[in-house]
Formats: sequence, structure tokens, C-alpha cells
Amino acid sequence: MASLSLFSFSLRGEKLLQPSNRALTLLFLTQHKPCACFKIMSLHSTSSGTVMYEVPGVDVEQIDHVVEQTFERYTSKTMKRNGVGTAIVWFRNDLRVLDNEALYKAWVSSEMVLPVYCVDPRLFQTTYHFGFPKTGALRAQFLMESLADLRKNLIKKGLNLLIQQGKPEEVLPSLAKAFAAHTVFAQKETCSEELMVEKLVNKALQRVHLPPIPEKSSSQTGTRIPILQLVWGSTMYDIDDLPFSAKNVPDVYTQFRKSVEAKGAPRGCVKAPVCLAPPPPVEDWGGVPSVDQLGLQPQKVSRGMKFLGGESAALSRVYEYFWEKDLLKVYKETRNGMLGPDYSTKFSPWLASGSLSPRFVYEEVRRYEKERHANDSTYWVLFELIWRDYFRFLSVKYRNSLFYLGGPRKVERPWSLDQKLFDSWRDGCTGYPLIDANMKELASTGFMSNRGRQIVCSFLVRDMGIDWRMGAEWFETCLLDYDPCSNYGNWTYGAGVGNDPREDRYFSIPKQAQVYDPEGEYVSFWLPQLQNLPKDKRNFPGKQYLEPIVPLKFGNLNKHQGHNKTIPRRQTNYGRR
Ligand SMILES: Cc1cc2nc3c(=O)[nH]c(=O)nc-3n(C[C@H](O)[C@H](O)[C@H](O)COP(=O)(O)OP(=O)(O)OC[C@H]3O[C@@H](n4cnc5c(N)ncnc54)[C@H](O)[C@@H]3O)c2cc1C
Ligand SMILES: Nc1ncnc2c1ncn2[C@@H]1O[C@H](COP(=O)(O)OP(=O)(O)OP(=O)(O)O)[C@@H](O)[C@H]1O
Repeated sequence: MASLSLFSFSLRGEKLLQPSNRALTLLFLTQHKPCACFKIMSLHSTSSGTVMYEVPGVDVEQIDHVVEQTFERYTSKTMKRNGVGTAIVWFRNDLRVLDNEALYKAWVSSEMVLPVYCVDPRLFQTTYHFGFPKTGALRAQFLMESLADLRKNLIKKGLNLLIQQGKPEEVLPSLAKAFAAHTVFAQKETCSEELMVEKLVNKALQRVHLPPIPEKSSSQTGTRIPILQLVWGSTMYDIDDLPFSAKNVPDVYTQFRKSVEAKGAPRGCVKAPVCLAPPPPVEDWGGVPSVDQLGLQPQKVSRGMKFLGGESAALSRVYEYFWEKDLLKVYKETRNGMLGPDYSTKFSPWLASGSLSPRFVYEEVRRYEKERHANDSTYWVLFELIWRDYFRFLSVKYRNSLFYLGGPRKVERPWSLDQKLFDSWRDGCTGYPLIDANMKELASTGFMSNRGRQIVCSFLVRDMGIDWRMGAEWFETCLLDYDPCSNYGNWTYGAGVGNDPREDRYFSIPKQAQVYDPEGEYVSFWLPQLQNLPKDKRNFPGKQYLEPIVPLKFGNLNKHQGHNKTIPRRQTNYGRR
């Protein structure tokens, strides 16, 4: 596959192996690595002929152009700063320049800004209960790309990014002392692991004593202590603009959505000044670590979607999806797809790392509605972003109970910890093509569609009866868009321990397959051994595939081979919304 990767990475955009490219690739592969030809032959049998999609699918020059134009629209030439001394910006899950309130506040309140990212070793340890890698190699790679891009965009604005390996509570106080920084600005988080770090940073800063500012020493006698100022910034609607306190967030999504929508539009994006310079004098800004330096085995994506980390890629994906491909107007009809980059926005990895601001997405939707079309689809992206906000605010309300087995409602139910069953789910060997294909996509790319996530969650929890936290922690390892609130929020929801008014949310695999993958295109993309079967058999291969590891709780695969007949009433629940 080395040759294929070389070829793939030489281009940005969909890896369409068009006849001319294909011929070239075959020649190239035949000469360099004959065994790779088998892979290429199997690629041809997918109906689109595409094996790898880069997301965004725009080339490097176009990315630069989009970033330049977008930054220009969000730059104000009249902004003035009125602060003194040095302020630190501690970047966390807000890896962007555009609409970054912590960065803006640091600039206004200082004469010099020091942007810092701490590569926290805790991010590369293990998950809480089941000991999976806390951050898988693909997300680590995405994160490192995001840092490299953040540095690039900060340099464009006259700054840089100091990258330090270490715990924030150790790195930040020593920087605050060395640069006499009066304030550390950072984005506020809401889950206990991140809250603990905030607490430790705060405590450690209190032990730093800075000399008094000379000219003000008459009024401010004695030493000063740098302060930690946390700024809200992860959601589309600001926490201070909610029509209720975060502790009183309605439990039911629809009530939440209607109330926040009735209160008005989200705040506008914060503009940035033309130039954020100067930074304080730093000798060594630090390199972006490679994935193996983080102690992980690097992983290449050679099939499915390959996401590029960073704000520049994020802005380019918005441009590509909304403006270039004009897909926003059909989002609501396509959003339940599973194959390829264009059935949904794919904004989530950038939203989770904060390379993309949800308020920017909001403003782009409104601009698109003014300039092109406004319909159910354009609204629906905002509807989905409100789900994201909802889970974030629920994490404030329910704190750690979002992570507990019984969930916020303290539901008691017997759960299994059967390792063999779990391993078959994780490795995509359950004998159910729809489950196996989705799990293989997750492990190979770090992404799975929303449809797929709901189906594999239901299967693990309802058909296998496995402790849902095992599934949630595996998602935590693998997902590029891992976000504790959306991940554990959706898992509690799917496991029936969240706030869903309908408790038993069973997703019937035969039904899901018929509705969302009727020709078996998706399963045969991920399980090439199914490609030669008739289309209607790919999801129901019988003896030509692995034996199902557990029977389905409702229904029996054999009944649904070929043309489906009757599906029990309770199995027709095939959509959350
Ligand atoms: C079991 C399970 C686990 C999940 N874990 C995560 C996670 O860790 N991180 C994450 O961002 N999303 C998670 N989701 C939600 C959803 O699957 C992804 O946000 C979505 O698939 C991302 O693809 P997209 O950007 O193309 O989404 P689109 O369909 O284009 O939606 C636009 C945006 O709306 C938001 N959104 C959409 N659906 C949801 C949802 N159900 N909950 C919260 N936000 C939503 C996302 O930010 C998304 O980028 C999970 C869903 C399930 C069922
Ligand atoms: N960002 C995060 N990502 C994943 N999990 C998180 C995050 N923040 C908090 N958690 C989870 O929240 C839970 C918090 O556990 P914590 O130790 O605070 O309380 P506890 O479960 O009562 O402790 P213990 O089990 O040790 O008695 C853990 O399951 C932890 O994994």
C-alpha cells in the first residue's frame, strides 16, 4: 500500500481513480509493488470507483485562498488594545484564530500575547474503566495537524504558538513567571477531567509571585499573582444567553431547542484585529510532535475519509460543502447516508477540536440563506448544532452522572462485560455486515456516520447487552470528533439511561440495512469480500459470511434475506428524529 499512499497524498481532493489515473496507478503499482494490484482491482468494483476521499477535497492553493478571504471578512481595522504587560492564551479545545474570544481578550488586555499549547501526557494515557488508549493515533495525528495549522495562522497575524510537552499546571505557571504574565486566558470546559486541570492550573498560578508593575507601584504595593480567566466559547449559544440557568436546562431536547431559539440568534463572531503582534521574545517555540513521539503507532488512512486537521481545512470544508458543492440545500435529505464525504457536513472533527466555531457555521448558514436558498435543509444544520449545544449544557447540569453506568436517571439494569462479544464488535467481526462495516470504518478512519453510530450503539447495548461504557470508551479512543459531552451524551441516550422519553430505542439491523444501504454499497466498500454477491444479499449474506455472534433480540436475519417481508412493529423505530 505504500505506493498507493504516495499517489494519494500527492493530490488533495477525492481520490477518483478515473480511467487515466487508474491506468497510471496500475502501472505504477505493478512496477513498484505487484501485490498492491489486488487492492486496486477491488477498488474498481465499487460503483463510484473511489477508495479514498480527502476531507476537505480542495487543493492547497484553494485552502490558502479561502482562509485569506474568510480572515479578511472577520478582521476589524479599527480595534484598539488598552492593556499592559503580557497575557498568555492557553489553547485547549479552541484551536483557531477566527472567533476566538480568549485570544481576543488576551490581546485587548495586554501589550504582548504569548499563545501556548501544552501537550498534556494525560491525553495519551488510557480511558477510565477499560484501559483503551485515551487518544488513538488518528486523532493524535489530526490534533498535531491542527497545532501546525494554528501556528501558521497565528504567524500570519504576527504571533506564533509555543508548543510545550507537559501538564498545563506545570507549564503555565513557569511561563507566567518567566514572562511576568498578568493573566492566562483559556476556554472554559465542563467535564470533570478538564475541570480538574483548570483547578490545578489556578492553584499553581497562585503560587507564582510577579514583581509589582514599576510605574503603578505606588497604588499596587507588593507582588502580583497571575490570574486564570476562563472564557465560554464551545457552543453556538452562549451560556450567558440561555433563557434558563445551566443547572435548569430542560431534560427534553425539543424543549431546550424551542426555548433557546425563541430567545433569539446566537451572538455574532468576535472579529480579530489586523495584527496581534508582538509576542514576547521566545527563544524556542517548540516543534509539533510526531505521532510516534507521543508514544503511539502512526496509522495511515488508505480507504474511506482522510480528514485534514486545522482551522484552514475547517474553513475550506465549510466553503466546499456550502458554496462550492452547494450541498447545504439538500442536507436534510442526505444526512442519514453512510458512504463518502458529502451526505453530511463532516464539520464535527473541527468543531470538537475548536478549529471551527459553531457561531461561524451559524453565520455562514444565514449568509447562504440570503444569497442562495433557505429551506428545511439549511435550518437542519442549525437544528443539529443545537443538539451539540444541548449535550454540552447537559454536562454542566448532570456533571459526572453522564459518565455513570446508570446515567443521569440512575437506571439499574444488568449489563454484561463479555470480552469475546465486545472484541467481535470492536473488531468488526460480529457476522452482521452493517455492524462490521461501520466498526471497520471507525477503526480505519476515525469517523462513522451518525446513522452508523446509532446502529452500532443499539447492537452493542440491546442485542449484546454489553455495558455501554465499553462502547463509549472505544469511541473515545477512535473518534476524530471525540467530545466528552456529545459522545457520552449520545451513548447514555442510546443506552436508555439518558433523558430520552422513549427508553427502548432498538435499531433493527435488517430494517436499517434495507432503508439506508439497500444495494449493499456501504457494506461492500468496507467488506470487499461481499462485493461479488448480488446487491440484495450483501447485507444478508447467510453462510457466505461470518456466522452471527449473537441472535438479534427482535427478528432473525434469515427472514430478511433477499426481499424483506414483515418486520415486527417495534422494529420500525429506525430514526431518532
Ligand atoms: C453513540 C454516538 C456517539 C457520538 N459521539 C460523538 C462525539 O464524540 N462527538 C461529536 O461531535 N458527535 C458525536 N455524535 C453525534 C454525531 O454522530 C456526529 O456529530 C456526526 O455524525 C458528525 O458528522 P457531521 O459533522 O457530518 O454531522 P452533520 O449531520 O453534518 O451535523 C452537523 C453538526 O451537528 C452536530 N451534531 C449532529 N448530530 C449530533 C448529535 N447527535 N449529537 C451532538 N451533535 C450533533 C455535530 O457537531 C455535527 O458536526 C455521536 C452520536 C452517537 C449516536
Ligand atoms: N473529558 C472526559 N472524557 C472522558 N471521560 C471523562 C471526562 N471527564 C470526566 N470523565 C469521566 O467522568 C468520570 C469521573 O469520575 P470521578 O473520578 O470524578 O468520579 P467517580 O467515578 O465517582 O470516581 P471513582 O470511580 O474513582 O470513585 C469518569 O468516568 C471519567 O472518565
